[in-house]
Amino acid sequence: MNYPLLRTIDSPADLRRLPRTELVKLAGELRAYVLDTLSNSKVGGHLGSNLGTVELTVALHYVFNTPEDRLVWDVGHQTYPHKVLTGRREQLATIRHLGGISGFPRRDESPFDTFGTGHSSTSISAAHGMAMAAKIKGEDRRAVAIIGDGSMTAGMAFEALNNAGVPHGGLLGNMLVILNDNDMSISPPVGALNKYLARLMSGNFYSSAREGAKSVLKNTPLYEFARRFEEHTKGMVVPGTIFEEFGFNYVGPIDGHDLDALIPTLENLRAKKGPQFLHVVTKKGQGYKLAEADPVKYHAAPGKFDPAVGFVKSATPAKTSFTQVFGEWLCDMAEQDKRLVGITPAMREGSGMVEFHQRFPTRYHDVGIAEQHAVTFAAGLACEGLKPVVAIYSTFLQRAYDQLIHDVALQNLPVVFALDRAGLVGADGATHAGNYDIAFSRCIPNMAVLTPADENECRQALYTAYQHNSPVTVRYPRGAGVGVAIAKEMTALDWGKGEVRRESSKPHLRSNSDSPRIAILSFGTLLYPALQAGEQLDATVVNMRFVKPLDQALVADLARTHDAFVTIEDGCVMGGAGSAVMEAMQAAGFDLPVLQLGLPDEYIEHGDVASLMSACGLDAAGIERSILKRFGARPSLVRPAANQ
Ligand SMILES: Cc1ncc(C[n+]2csc(CCOP(=O)(O)OP(=O)(O)O)c2C)c(N)n1
Ligand SMILES: CC(=O)[C@@H](O)[C@H](O)COP(=O)(O)O
Ligand SMILES: [Mg+2]
Repeated sequence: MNYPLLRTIDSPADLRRLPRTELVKLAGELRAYVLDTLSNSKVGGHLGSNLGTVELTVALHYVFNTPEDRLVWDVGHQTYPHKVLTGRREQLATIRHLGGISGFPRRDESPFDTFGTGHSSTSISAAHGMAMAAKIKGEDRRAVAIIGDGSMTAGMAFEALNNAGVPHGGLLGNMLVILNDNDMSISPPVGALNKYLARLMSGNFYSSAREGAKSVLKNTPLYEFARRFEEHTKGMVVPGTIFEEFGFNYVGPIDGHDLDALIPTLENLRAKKGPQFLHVVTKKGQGYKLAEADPVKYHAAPGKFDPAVGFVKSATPAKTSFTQVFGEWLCDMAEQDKRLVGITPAMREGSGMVEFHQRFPTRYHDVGIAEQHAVTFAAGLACEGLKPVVAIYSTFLQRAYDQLIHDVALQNLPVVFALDRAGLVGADGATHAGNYDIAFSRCIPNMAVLTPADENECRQALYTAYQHNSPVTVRYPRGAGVGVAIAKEMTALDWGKGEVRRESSKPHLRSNSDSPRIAILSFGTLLYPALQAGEQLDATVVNMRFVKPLDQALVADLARTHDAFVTIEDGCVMGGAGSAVMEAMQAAGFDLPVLQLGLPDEYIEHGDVASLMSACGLDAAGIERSILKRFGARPSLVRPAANQ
């Protein structure tokens, strides 16, 4: 297909020049183009949500004066059609690839990407800020937040509604919230809000409430008042929708695939002042039968596939992923211990909890996109003697930092945090990278931090954490490890103990050898490239396993017997595991040179993990290079000058 109409659209200005009658055709081409591009992509991307927002995107850019009017897309995983219509049509093929465009909106990518996203439920706050800024600056423009029903479940979305629906400082922003209700999150949606939205969609709730109220008022002076000021009274006299109670003018639900409904409704809403709310109903995967039938599977496409047959998500992939290790451990542990409760903030599939959900439905809790609640909910369960395991991506635990400290750690409650997607995650890029959890969790009193090196150690580390009577994080990366055999038996690791995996045959420099005797202290899965580098350099290599409690005795022992240390971790260097080693050495009075390897103090873009790790010098060759550069010759053992 050569997309004759789509090829003429290089910006929304081109779109607005089209007669309205052409828009349906354009939407058809846009949908086909997204599907065609993603099915030919090596990297894949978020498919279902993008197919579902085609008409909405066309209508928004048609009606609103973008980028002067601000569109803020929640999560941003549904912005592929938006990217195509805003000058990035040809670049769509590079989406999520190394050096290509991002899978999420980025302010530095386009003026049409008004707000960077990736994590959910931020759009109403940001759009409210933009609308308020326009008021303060006296500018006449609109801000629009487009948020999905899944993302709407987060507390933050309601904090924003609560703030945006009433004037403050005498000012009320001109903003529109569009609830894109496809009755799906990544997994099927959960919670009371979902049930409420279903009732709104059934159409009976609002109309019967309104009719009921009218008949009650019929012969009273209030009836005429109510009739003439119906909009006002539906919030005041009859029970309005929850969104009206927040101060928004609620319109909908309308069909989000019907341009003849969308365009006039958006035109009306654009003309209105103050907080507006439009409820649109869409279908995840719209227009692609396979995705419509299985929106969970088609949330994201894994790479190239034939649209005619779809893709297969292999039940038995070549290598066991860390996520699978966790999922199997969870089921095994749950079988042994009835107190175990598994919690996920809306990431059942990604966290490997599908089987646990099937086998232990009463002990499985998907709390929606509500990381803060997930953590404090776990704290409550732990108070009552249950054993909560919170399965959460490292990046999403950032949302619940205060809950981690204040609700869990301060009360020393035994909650296990299974931190998936630790370190770089690849195609999702900087928003989803789990680079900070070591640094932010090790500074919390009572917390323990475990960094298993491979699949088997991950299983054993989870078991160890589960036996511990205080909060613990066990972190592991996206995808598979080196492929070691996984023992069915669960054996607790020696608490706070590392293990020497390779011993250098070099003598001490202090005993006048030619090159320094180096100890590489590795935290997590980088142990394996570290072992390769250690082999080349004849260095000692240690699998530290625990960032906290750190094996101080082992560190002291190594410091006495080596000339230099190298620390390695797949987390940020700043404040990370290497810093923990430095602190321990300082406290114990050792003055050894230390090279800290890990992720630099910058955001790492999307790309395949192997290339990114190599660019960060964290593959075997890079580790070797860095060590040689720093310690290859005797003089480099001297500390570099402060300004070097
Ligand atoms: C804070 C946060 N938690 C979890 C996620 C993972 N996540 C991305 S999209 C998504 C589902 C969002 O559902 P919805 O907003 O309804 O959009 P849809 O996928 O249905 O289009 C989830 C859970 C995230 N991006 N951010
Ligand atoms: C948009 C979003 O946050 C998720 O869909 C995320 O991309 C999932 O990542 P994984 O593929 O690592 O589960
Ligand atoms: Mg949804």
